[in-house]
Amino acid sequence: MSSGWNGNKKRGIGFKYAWRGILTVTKTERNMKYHLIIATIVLVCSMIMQISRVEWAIVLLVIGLVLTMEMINTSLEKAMDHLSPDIHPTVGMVKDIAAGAVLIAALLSVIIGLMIFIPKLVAFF
Ligand SMILES: Nc1ncnc2c1ncn2[C@@H]1O[C@H](COP(=O)(O)OP(=O)(O)OP(=O)(O)O)[C@@H](O)[C@H]1O
Repeated sequence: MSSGWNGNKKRGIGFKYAWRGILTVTKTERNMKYHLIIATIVLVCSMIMQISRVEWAIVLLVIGLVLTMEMINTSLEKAMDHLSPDIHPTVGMVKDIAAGAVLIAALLSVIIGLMIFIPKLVAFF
């Protein structure tokens, strides 16, 4: 039986739901908006400074990592709020760990960004 959401998924329409998830996080999460604004600035700088192919790969990987972490963090927050709306230490711990994962990815992206762009800025001035 291939009807309902499961049937649609089997026919390859799962992509539609994935896109809906991306749009939901972008519209509802302030942090995701900040990540996207910073990612856009980094992409524009990368084009202006004509970074190498390898540097492009690293920049895209790091941007993808941060956006992915933010989406997983949001997903966990929503799941925890739904499953356990009350205050609970375990819920707090799960949310803290997920937020920590985003922080690690964001700090890593700042370090890599500095490693790629500072030498180019120094050479420019
Ligand atoms: N139900 C809960 N029980 C215990 N602690 C909680 C609970 N909900 C939130 N917290 C604590 O508050 C922090 C912030 O949680 P919240 O759900 O408000 O995330 P947020 O600040 O909206 O995160 P983001 O900015 O990524 O959306 C958590 O990391 C956790 O320490």
